[in-house]
Amino acid sequence: MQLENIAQNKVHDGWHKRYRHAASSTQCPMTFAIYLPPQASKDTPVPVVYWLSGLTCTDENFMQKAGAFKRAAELGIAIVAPDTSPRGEDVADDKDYDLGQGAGFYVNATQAPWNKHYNMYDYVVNELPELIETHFPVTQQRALAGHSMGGHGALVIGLTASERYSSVSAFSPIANPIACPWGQKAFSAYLGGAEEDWYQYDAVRLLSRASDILPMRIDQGLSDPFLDEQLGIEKLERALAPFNHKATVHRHAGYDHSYFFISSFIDAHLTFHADYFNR
Ligand SMILES: N[C@@H](CCC(=O)N[C@@H](CSC=O)C(=O)NCC(=O)O)C(=O)O
Repeated sequence: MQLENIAQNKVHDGWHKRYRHAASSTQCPMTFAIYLPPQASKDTPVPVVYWLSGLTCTDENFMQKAGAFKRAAELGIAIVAPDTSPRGEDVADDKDYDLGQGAGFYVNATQAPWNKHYNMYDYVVNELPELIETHFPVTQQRALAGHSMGGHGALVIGLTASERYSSVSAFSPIANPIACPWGQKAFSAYLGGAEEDWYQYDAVRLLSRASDILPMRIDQGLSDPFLDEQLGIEKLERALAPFNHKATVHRHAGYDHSYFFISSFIDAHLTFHADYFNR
């Protein structure tokens, strides 16, 4: 598969690089960014944290705003940030920021017109890691992290494809999308009107049927304007209760939903994932 390098920047002795490639799961060109720490070489491949971004984001928001490179370089961890949806003139879209391009919700859509390109679950779980592991000096050790819609993606993928990852973390995740406006709007469009078809993409629902989970870390700002209506953090904490030896929820007074919050705690998330890579 052809990878087109579209940007590169040296940072903290490693490299941030952006690539475009033709993706079979989404049937369109996709863009992703990768940070390769200074340790990464053919002789010393490094593990990878996959970062899943939130609504309206591309591969660039996290890389430019999270301030993750210094700690990733110290720990010898690569970070891969995919786009949040398929994109292009031929790709279905919506006028609202919370549906269509920039709002893929990490599902495989079943409903027209979305089902032609919106297969972000397959892209993130299968196609992208295969590409990364073929073209870059990385191991098959993988972790998931994400924010808001991407926190939802990280939790759901960590619960449904757990054998592929060693740990999961999320900032301000949409934890119970079947019960909030963002999730209900997206799932009705992408998956249709039958609520049973949504359950496979709802972290709280998946946890209610789980017998074991990956190690998880969740961080939530208490001045987040989306906390009450969209995120469902209390329901998530209740659903995690049977697994409280494996999952921690950290609440932070004064922090909002933005990358200011993410940049304040990203080091702790990377350190958390490094701990499980090293076991
Ligand atoms: N109305 C806002 C909503 C967009 C927003 O807040 N996006 C967040 C993720 S929200 C859940 O997935 C985000 O990460 N934005 C990008 C950023 O760089 O901050 C709007 O349209 O701005």
